[in-house]
Amino acid sequence: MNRTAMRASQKDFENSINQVKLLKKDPGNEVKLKLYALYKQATEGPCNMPKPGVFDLINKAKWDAWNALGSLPKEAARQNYVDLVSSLSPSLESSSQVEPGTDRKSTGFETLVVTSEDGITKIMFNRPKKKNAINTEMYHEIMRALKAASKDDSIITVLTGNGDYYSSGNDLTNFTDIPPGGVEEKAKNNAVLLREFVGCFIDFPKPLIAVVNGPAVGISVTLLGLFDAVYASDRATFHTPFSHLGQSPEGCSSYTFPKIMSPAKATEMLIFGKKLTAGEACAQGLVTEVFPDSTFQKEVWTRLKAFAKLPPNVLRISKEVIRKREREKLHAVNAEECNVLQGRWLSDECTNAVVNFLSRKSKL
Ligand SMILES: CCCCC/C=C/C(=O)SCCNC(=O)CCNC(=O)[C@H](O)C(C)(C)COP(=O)(O)OP(=O)(O)OC[C@H]1O[C@@H](n2cnc3c(N)ncnc32)[C@H](O)[C@@H]1OP(=O)(O)O
Repeated sequence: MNRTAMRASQKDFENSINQVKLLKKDPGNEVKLKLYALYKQATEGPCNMPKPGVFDLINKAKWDAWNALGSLPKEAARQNYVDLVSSLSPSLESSSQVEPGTDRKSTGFETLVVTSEDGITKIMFNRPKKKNAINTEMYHEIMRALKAASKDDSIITVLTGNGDYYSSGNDLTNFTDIPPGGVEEKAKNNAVLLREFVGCFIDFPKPLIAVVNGPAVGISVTLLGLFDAVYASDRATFHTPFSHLGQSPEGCSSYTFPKIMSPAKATEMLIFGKKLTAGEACAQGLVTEVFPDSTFQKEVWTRLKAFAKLPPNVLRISKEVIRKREREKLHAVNAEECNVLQGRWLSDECTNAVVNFLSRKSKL
């Protein structure tokens, strides 16, 4: 075939641009970067932007991808773009299908499944393919779900995870979409978000129970100190690798963990990143009870349904009696932890750890 005949027309190119907008299934960062680079090359020619700073992760990755195309002619870039989009067609076709157990919404939430039955509101993290990592949207949705649960007619509220993980903690890609104000603004926004998020757990008025179905990491562990009961499968592990990430403790754990488990045991977890088994976490008081994974769901939900039959007012009143002595202190601790973290997020230690994870040079 004659090469000119193979070249994509401007119309083909525009159609492909529109098709990309219809993609509902995320094609992944690598493909998105290729699409970005080919689009820029096809419309503007070789990379003409100043190189972004090393901490500006997203713009740096975009710049690298575009710059890597060198002097590729605009027509060739246009053709490559059209070819790449057409290779994504299976994900276009399947984009309208909701697969069970994936990151699709089922109850008005994109990242959670929230149900209310038998006096129990269940908030289930629902990004199993990402090990239920908590992205910015999920932080907001959890707060929305907690606020709704505090006012609905349920007696107790349960947090749990869909899939093999309870949660792998903060989604590390949260650090990559840098706003116009740069990394300082990003760190400030994250600190504001974190403070509000943890505040919702401090102030939650009904009994709050964690059903820890599998491994828990980072903020999904530290928050457990603010729950009223924590039931864990014997498959669960509890890991706070903050130092490995150049980060400091949050979720009020700098206050709750030493109280719950002794200062020395808290140090092993929060500073040295020791991962606990469910049995160890139970022995140290972080977990209320551990169940064999084979009977975990049945045993725990039977127990929770019995709790939900208790007189509702006294549950709230008793929780308030326990929490009110600590509330002011917890808010002060939360504010201080967020302040310290805001600084850590700007450190080389943290930036390098996040870059290493995102470029898959390291894992926990
Ligand atoms: C804004 C408020 C900030 C609050 C401060 C909070 C701090 C924290 O929570 S610190 C803890 C952060 N979490 C981590 O460092 C965990 C990082 N993840 C891992 O080390 C591993 O993914 C793993 C040990 C959790 C699981 O390993 P493995 O079983 O080998 O599975 P994969 O690594 O292949 O994971 C599947 C898929 O999920 C993505 N993913 C998992 N966890 C995270 C995460 N925390 N952030 C972003 N992405 C995560 C992982 O990248 C894989 O994605 P694909 O490659 O696209 O399949």
